[in-house]
Amino acid sequence: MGSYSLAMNNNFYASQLNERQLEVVTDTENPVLVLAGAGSGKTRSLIYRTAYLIKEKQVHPWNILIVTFTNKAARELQERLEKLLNIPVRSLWVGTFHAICCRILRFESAHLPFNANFSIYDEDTQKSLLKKIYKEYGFDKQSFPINNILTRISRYKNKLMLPEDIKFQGEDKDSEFATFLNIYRLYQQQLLLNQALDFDDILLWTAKLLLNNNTVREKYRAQFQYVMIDEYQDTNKAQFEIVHQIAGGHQRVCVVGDDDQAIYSFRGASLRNILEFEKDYNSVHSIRLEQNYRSTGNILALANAVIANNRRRHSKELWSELPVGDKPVLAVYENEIEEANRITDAILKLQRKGIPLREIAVLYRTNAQSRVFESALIQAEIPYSIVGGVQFYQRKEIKDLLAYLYVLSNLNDNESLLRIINEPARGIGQTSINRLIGFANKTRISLFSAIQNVEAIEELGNPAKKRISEFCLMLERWQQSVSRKPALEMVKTIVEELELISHYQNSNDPQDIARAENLVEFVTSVSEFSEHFYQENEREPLIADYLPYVALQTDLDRVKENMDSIRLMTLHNAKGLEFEAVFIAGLEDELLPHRMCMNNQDSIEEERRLFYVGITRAKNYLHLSYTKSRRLYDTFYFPVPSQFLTEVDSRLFYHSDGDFGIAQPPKRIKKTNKVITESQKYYKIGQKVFHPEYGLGVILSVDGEGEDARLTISFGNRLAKIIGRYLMKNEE
Ligand SMILES: Nc1ncnc2c1ncn2[C@@H]1O[C@H](COP(=O)(O)OP(=O)(O)OP(=O)(O)O)[C@@H](O)[C@H]1O
Ligand SMILES: [Mg+2]
Repeated sequence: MGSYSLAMNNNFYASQLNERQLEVVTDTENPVLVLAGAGSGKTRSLIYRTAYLIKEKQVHPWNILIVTFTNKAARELQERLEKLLNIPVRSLWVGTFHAICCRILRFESAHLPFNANFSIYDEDTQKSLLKKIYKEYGFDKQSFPINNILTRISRYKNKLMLPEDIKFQGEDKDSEFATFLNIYRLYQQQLLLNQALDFDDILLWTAKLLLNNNTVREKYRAQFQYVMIDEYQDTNKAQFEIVHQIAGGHQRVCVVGDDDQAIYSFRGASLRNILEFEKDYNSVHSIRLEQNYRSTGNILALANAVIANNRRRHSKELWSELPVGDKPVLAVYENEIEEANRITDAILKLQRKGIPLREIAVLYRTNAQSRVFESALIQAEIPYSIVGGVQFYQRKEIKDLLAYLYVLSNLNDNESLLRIINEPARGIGQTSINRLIGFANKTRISLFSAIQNVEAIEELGNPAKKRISEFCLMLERWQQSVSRKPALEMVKTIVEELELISHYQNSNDPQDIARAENLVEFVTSVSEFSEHFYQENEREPLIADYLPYVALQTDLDRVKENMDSIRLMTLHNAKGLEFEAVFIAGLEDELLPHRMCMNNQDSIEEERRLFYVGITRAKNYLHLSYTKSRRLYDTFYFPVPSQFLTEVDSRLFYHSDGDFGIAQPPKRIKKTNKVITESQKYYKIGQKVFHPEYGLGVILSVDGEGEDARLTISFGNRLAKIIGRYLMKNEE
């Protein structure tokens, strides 16, 4: 590593930062808390602080840990830092909590009940694991809905509680809670059998390791001399503990965040961490930033007015030296189609003014709202990228291929093995598979060992044995090279030998053609990863290097920065980003605030923060809209403008009925049938409902009463069975 002795002129920092920001950058030896509003330069200060540590304080990048909220933010931070320093900074530890923890767990696997090549299970795999447990032990899906169980398990894990940590006194063995605990225990056993972790485990095991193992803790305390966390307001207990175990000793920690932008409480994040930081660390240097460098005055005025309605907050007012600029436009449209078309027109106008498409974002509350925008943009031939929509890595063909990689790197991964045993079809039927599972369970070996010993399974006929051992030979052959062959070559070998792409390409089904294209795109992405990895590590990555990376990728990370396309995303996904122009659509009660969040003051405040996050993404142009009617299933309903619009002074907006004229300020329309009353908790056929994931839907059948009712709901063109209580909760 070269020397960083070439100090920058101190004036350099002063020319790039205001005085308060300069304090954040230069007070490197004390705990620093930056609790400050949107666009006030928190992230920027972290970048300069890192540069300052490396250049002026000669801290080795290896001794610095920076945690960001997304993988993309981590990459950007690294790039901006390298530009500032004019040298590559490879050994810096920068990433999301999950990425950093994965790295630690792989290094420290000797202290853990799983090996370094553990698999990472996503929600789908978690569910199929639970389903199997239910089947084997006879748990009732109706009384213990899988989604509900997963949420409860996740809550416990975020609080660092494994089944054995949960105190369980004096309760009936058959009680609901006892059964839950039993499921949790079996689930956790199964994960370990598969040598697999779910997402919460990644944090939980790291936190527990640091808490319980002095040697490991001291090692990371010694390495991470300087610790910095962005978006600290959205951390949970496990994340708090990880930071505290590492930084609690030397106390050289700087956290930045904004209590007004806390939007992940449904995932277990707690404002407690940022609000109590001064108690958790000694003589904290607390710095407030109030100058906003992002948005023009009129946009900021609206942001301030909106968030002022929250009662539970640290009051802060943002101000800006930027010109007042245009007032935020508030438009009302006939329906969602008109909304999408008129917004598309406005986008074309902005484009003609010279604003690049990637500087324009359309934000909405639920993923389901993207569809109409997509059609409108396609018609207008405007390229767009959906950020965090349908997950690329969740597609069937990609997950199948990934399952091959998981099996090759972790032979204990039964779930992945089951996924590929007859995929692509090789004539191994369900009966044979069940016999294999039975044999593995009986003899207490992994499924892979069962396959290796297929000759010993009497229940299997000869043709089945033959097919299974062919499959086994193929895996063994690949497995021999997996620890030597570069990831890219390995992936290409599998794709080519299985003829995956040509298999899909030769079909007439457009969906298969798309699958072939996705596989090509997948190989491309492995090749990109390999190039990047090579630059950083000066060697080719193996599958074991690639898997932890890909498991933590989201579609947030796949958008190509330079691609000139409109960005479509939910408000949640917009956190930390900024754009020249921002459209927020569907500002209606029951969409924002979301129906699930309207019956409780705390969740209304969280929804208001979400709106605040959206507004404060805009630099120069902000366009808000709501509609008079919205189609749901086959009927129209008539939404009410969002309470967040009506509770602020209507003079803050430029009222438009689209592009022309000035419309009436929104009036509160008398609510009919919209308040959630006790009687409405009882569901009726034809009733319109919202689900955080699927969006708007209509009830087609009701089985049971109240919260426990089992509902069949049509969400546009797909049907789902959902228990009533999931419509009342906010789980995105
Ligand atoms: N002192 C400054 N001089 C010039 N530009 C600045 C300054 N401080 C911040 N900026 C710019 O203002 C914008 C917002 O900064 P940044 O993204 O760091 O804010 P933030 O507080 O992290 O916002 P958020 O709360 O939305 O994450 C960026 O474009 C940044 O480069
Ligand atoms: Mg930021």
